[in-house]
Amino acid sequence: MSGDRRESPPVTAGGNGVVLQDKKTAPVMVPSQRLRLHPNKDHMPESYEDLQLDFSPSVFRSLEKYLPPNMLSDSREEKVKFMRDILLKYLPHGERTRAQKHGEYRQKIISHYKSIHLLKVVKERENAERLGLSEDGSEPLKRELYSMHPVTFFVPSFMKAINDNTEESLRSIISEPSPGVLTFEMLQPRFCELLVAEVENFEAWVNDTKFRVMRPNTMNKYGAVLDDFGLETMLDKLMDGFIRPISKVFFREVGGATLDSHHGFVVEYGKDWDVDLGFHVDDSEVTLNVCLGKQFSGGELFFRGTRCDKHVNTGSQPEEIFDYSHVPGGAVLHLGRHRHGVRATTSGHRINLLLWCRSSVFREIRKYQKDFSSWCGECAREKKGRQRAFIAATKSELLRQDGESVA
Ligand SMILES: O=C(O)CCC(=O)C(=O)O
Ligand SMILES: [Fe+2]
Repeated sequence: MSGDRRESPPVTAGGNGVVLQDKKTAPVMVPSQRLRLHPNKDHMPESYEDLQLDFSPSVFRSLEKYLPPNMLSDSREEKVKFMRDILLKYLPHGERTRAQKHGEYRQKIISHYKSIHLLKVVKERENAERLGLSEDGSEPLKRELYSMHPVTFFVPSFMKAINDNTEESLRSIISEPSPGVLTFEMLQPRFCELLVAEVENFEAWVNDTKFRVMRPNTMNKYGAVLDDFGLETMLDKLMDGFIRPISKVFFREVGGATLDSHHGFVVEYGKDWDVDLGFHVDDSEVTLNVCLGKQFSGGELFFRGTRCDKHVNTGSQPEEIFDYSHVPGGAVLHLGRHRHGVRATTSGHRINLLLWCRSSVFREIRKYQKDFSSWCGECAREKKGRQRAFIAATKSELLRQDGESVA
């Protein structure tokens, strides 16, 4: 799905993020009570990752256990058809058409880009052989980008913390230089290089074929949506296996344990790309932002506190003001509602991987629950203010009663 941000003011309908006004003042489904589906508990879901579908493979994986028992042994294609028909029925008409169109758009890119890309791989292999070079070039590894290979992707400290899977192990690699901004070392330099090379390859294909691609957001003129050219499955695994366990510990209040979909893309800044990025909030519960390189100066990420919709444009408290300079391979994890922006990249080329992680459960609950005091800085302050006022009023009432009883 597209990751457009809503512009504010005015708020553009249908977009997915919010651009905040200026730097100083700027700013699921709930189980039905009547119809309860019982999962087929012992059923092992199939993998849907190799299929090009208009819903994420993880949606099919998690729905499969609710299929009528007599369908569990049907072919994967039959199951997909059944689940897809139901999913499409429950999407409003406009969204259904949009989902279908986006599916077709993705399919077109993937089939064309893949064949050209693979041709290039074969050609380079042949060249390598002809020149007597070893096959240990980057191409085979580049294909490795399309499935999850933790040991080649992540630095050992990150791997160990995730494998140990305790709050203590996670805390041992994570710093929190400002409340709610988590930083840690994450990606191997080689993985960063390969992903950058793959994005460059994709951009060259876009340029050669003049294919009209959607950019990650309305705020970016450059950058590529990784989900649109085949990396969705790998990024799903990144979210499931690595970002959700961290979010479960650090961002429980926004459904960190139930992240179930994502928008994955790269952004590029420099003389020939975007220069900076305005102050905004993301359309995500939790955002992962990893610097892939290359060399650059400027481009600091600035944060200005977390806000709910109602308070998105209120001022910042001094303790909420925080600037961060990215280093290649280094990750920042924050709430999507943590207001932020990016300063101008003054020289070089800055490329970052972004994964906006969402929780359909949290989004559904948010419709009914209006108290954001646990995560909105302003709500928390108001609540504190109200508590203080209540305590003061109680005290004065007690004093008054005391006075009356004495009198
Ligand atoms: O480039 C960055 O570091 C941040 C980009 C960002 O905030 C976004 O794309 O939502
Ligand atoms: Fe952002």
